[in-house]
Amino acid sequence: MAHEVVEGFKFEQRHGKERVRVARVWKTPQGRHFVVEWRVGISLFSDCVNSYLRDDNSDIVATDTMKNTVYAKAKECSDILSVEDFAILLAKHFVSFYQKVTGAIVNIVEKPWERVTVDGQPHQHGFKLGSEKHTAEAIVQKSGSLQLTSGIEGLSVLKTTQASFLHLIFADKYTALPDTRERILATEVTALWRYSYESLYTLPQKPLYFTDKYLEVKTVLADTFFGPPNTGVYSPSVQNTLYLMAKATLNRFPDIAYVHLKMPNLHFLPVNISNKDGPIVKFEDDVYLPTDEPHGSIQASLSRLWSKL
Ligand SMILES: O=c1[nH]c(=O)c2[nH]c(=O)[nH]c2[nH]1
Repeated sequence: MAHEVVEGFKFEQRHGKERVRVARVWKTPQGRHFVVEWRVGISLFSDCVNSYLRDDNSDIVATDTMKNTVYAKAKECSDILSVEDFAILLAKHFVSFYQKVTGAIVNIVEKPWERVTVDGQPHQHGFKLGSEKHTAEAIVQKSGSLQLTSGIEGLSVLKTTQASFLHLIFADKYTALPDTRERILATEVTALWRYSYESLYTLPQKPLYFTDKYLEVKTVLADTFFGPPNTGVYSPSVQNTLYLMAKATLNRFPDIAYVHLKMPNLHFLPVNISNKDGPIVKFEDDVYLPTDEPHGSIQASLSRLWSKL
């Protein structure tokens, strides 16, 4: 964030509106409906230092106006568009419409409404809430430069075998964990990936390009986590699985320059219960105590060495 000198101090500021909720419906003449629900956050960089220093708000874009703009622009979108394209469209509006606005950050979380199937047929206008969420963030400067990041929040995945955690060579007097040859591997993936498009003028023009990409990235992440349907894939650690998922994403998508994965290790503890007469429950890779507190915390990012990032 750029700073300026104000009354002998270094000063940085931005202002915006958070959690603006909007839903948009599109209806085809054939009666097929499409719906999105977005939670929008906006942050503007602008020359409005006067409002901080004195009784002068003449340079301010009111945050109420930003909120209204979300609805006005949603109304103007006559065709369904990706959450990325809406974030870009909004950010672009703020930097071009307001002379004093030098940069805009727009982030959006999309609620996963999915079309339902009734009697084996996709419903024309019925939707149910899915689980993981699609996120997007567009950072746009007045010059037209762009930083576009997409993500997944809350992708919960679990496998019941082909996971171990061995060879803890750092075993010290505080280490109690034995080598685990068989375990449940469960996590809730948060993924972020940055596209290599760095200007508003070099973006792919194909409608729903970024929606398709989101679905493909999700598939690559999940397929790498699970492996082939019958045999699966061996995981020696969350770390290794995370790395393979990140690498598969960069290898598969040339226009993704950076990927960050956060994968908490949601432990499933073996259950062994005994009383004075002996075992009540003896763990045989079958009965577990699922926990999420405490959980392992593993995150990493991967980017191309030769990218401009
Ligand atoms: O996949 C794992 N990574 C770790 O770093 C770790 N630490 C631990 O106790 N169990 C596990 N499992």
